[in-house]
Amino acid sequence: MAAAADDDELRRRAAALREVFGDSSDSEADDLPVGGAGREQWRWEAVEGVRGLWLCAAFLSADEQSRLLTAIRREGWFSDAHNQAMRFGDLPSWAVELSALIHEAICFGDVGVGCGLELKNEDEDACPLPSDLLWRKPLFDQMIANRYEPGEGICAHVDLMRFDDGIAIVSLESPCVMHFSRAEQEVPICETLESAHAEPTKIPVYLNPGSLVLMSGDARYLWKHEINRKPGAQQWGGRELEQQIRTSITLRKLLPSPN
Ligand SMILES: O=C(O)CCC(=O)C(=O)O
Ligand SMILES: [Fe+2]
Repeated sequence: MAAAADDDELRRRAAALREVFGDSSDSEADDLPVGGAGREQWRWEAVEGVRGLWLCAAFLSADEQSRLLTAIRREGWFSDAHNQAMRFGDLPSWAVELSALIHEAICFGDVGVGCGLELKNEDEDACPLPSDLLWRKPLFDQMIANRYEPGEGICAHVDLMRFDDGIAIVSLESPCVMHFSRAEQEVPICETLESAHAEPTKIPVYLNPGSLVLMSGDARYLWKHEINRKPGAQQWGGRELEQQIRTSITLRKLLPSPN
């Protein structure tokens, strides 16, 4: 009985996987990862200035993005005025496969140098996710899907403490700029007057469709993140980004409840 149930589960997962990320068995390169994007495209960049913040810009191919969007649309979450859906515990099979692909990208992606940081292999910060988080089971068991109309974003926040360290955000559709700012900016007394009028430092990160962001350690606990899509606020490369609908999938791990 248990073996039959396991077989069913495996078949169900394989079908979901083919539907969302394609069938690697039809491809010429059978040794490519399940996602089919090709490991060579997975390149991790450490965001300078925010420890624990990593970006994999080419995480999903254009085809994978459209399959993922189709799977999200099929859930029917965003009909009516709804723009957010949350799942706890059992995630949809496509989100389980997305988590597996994130794990694979962390394990097999290239960790870049030349992004302003000198990274060495032995440096514990040279991995996009610390190994205790990378190997926890499950990697993620909570998901939020957000759909933003042009002009809509999310205000500066640190994710709730009920979630463990190690948070992933996959971006789809419209690109945007996410800003990171220190959660508490310690100002020495002698500088208080001078800095009273100073703008807090904000570090911009460009999130193209198909990109994956990972936040752990300082990036998760000591920095706030926000997306301000008010007119004029989405500047990148000296010009304002054209806004369309943006969809994002945030994956996190719930901490055990205290009682
Ligand atoms: O939509 C995004 O990219 C970010 C979402 C987010 O920060 C959150 O749901 O906590
Ligand atoms: Fe967040």
